[in-house]
Amino acid sequence: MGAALARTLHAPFLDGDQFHPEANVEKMRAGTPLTDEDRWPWLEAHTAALTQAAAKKDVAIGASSALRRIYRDFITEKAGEPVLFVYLDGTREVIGERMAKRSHEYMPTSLLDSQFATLEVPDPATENTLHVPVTDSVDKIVRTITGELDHLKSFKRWQ
Ligand SMILES: Nc1ncnc2c1ncn2[C@@H]1O[C@H](COP(=O)(O)OP(=O)(O)O)[C@@H](O)[C@H]1O
Ligand SMILES: O=C(O)[C@H](O)[C@@H](O)[C@H](O)[C@H](O)COP(=O)(O)O
Repeated sequence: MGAALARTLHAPFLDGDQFHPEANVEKMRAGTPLTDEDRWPWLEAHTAALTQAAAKKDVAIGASSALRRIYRDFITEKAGEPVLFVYLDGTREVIGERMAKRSHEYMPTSLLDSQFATLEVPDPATENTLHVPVTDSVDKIVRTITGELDHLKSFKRWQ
C-alpha cells in the first residue's frame, strides 16, 4: 500500500520493517511480541529516516504498525512537521487471511492477536488521522489519501 502511494506521489517510501534492531527481528521471528522498550529504538530510527527523506523530497511515506497513541505522538513530535496517519481499518479476520497468504521475512501470523490487543485505534477527534477501509482496492485507497493531502498541508497542531 505504502509503495503504491509513494509511486503516485513520486515520494520516497520507507517500510518500518527495515528499521528494527536485529534483536527485535529475532524476537518476532520466535513469536514473542515486542514490548514498549523494544519498540522505541525502532520508532526512533524509522522516524529519523522519514524526517530526513521528507526534508529532501518534501514528503515521505512510511509504513508501520504504530499501534499505540504514544508511538504516534512520538513520531509527530520528532518529525516536527505535519504527519498524517492513515489507518487501514480492517477486521482481525481479513488481516489474518492476508497475512497467511503473504510471505514475510520474519513476521508470524501468531503475533496478530497480541497486536490487536495492543492497538489503540487512532482517534480522528484528537489525532491527524484518516481511516480507510483496508478492503478498498489499492487504487481507491491511494485516491482517498491523495484527496486528503491539502488537509495535511494545513495541519499545524505541532507547530
Ligand atoms: N487493498 C488491498 N486489496 C487487496 N489486497 C491487498 C490490499 N492491500 C494489501 N493487500 C494484500 O495484503 C497483503 C499485505 O499488503 P501490504 O500493503 O504489503 O501490507 P504489509 O506491509 O502490512 O504486509 C499483500 O498480500 C497484498 O497483496
Ligand atoms: O508487516 C508487518 O507485519 C509489520 O510491519 C511487522 O513486520 C512489524 O515490524 C511489526 O508489526 C512491529 O511490531 P509491533 O506491531 O508489535 O509494533
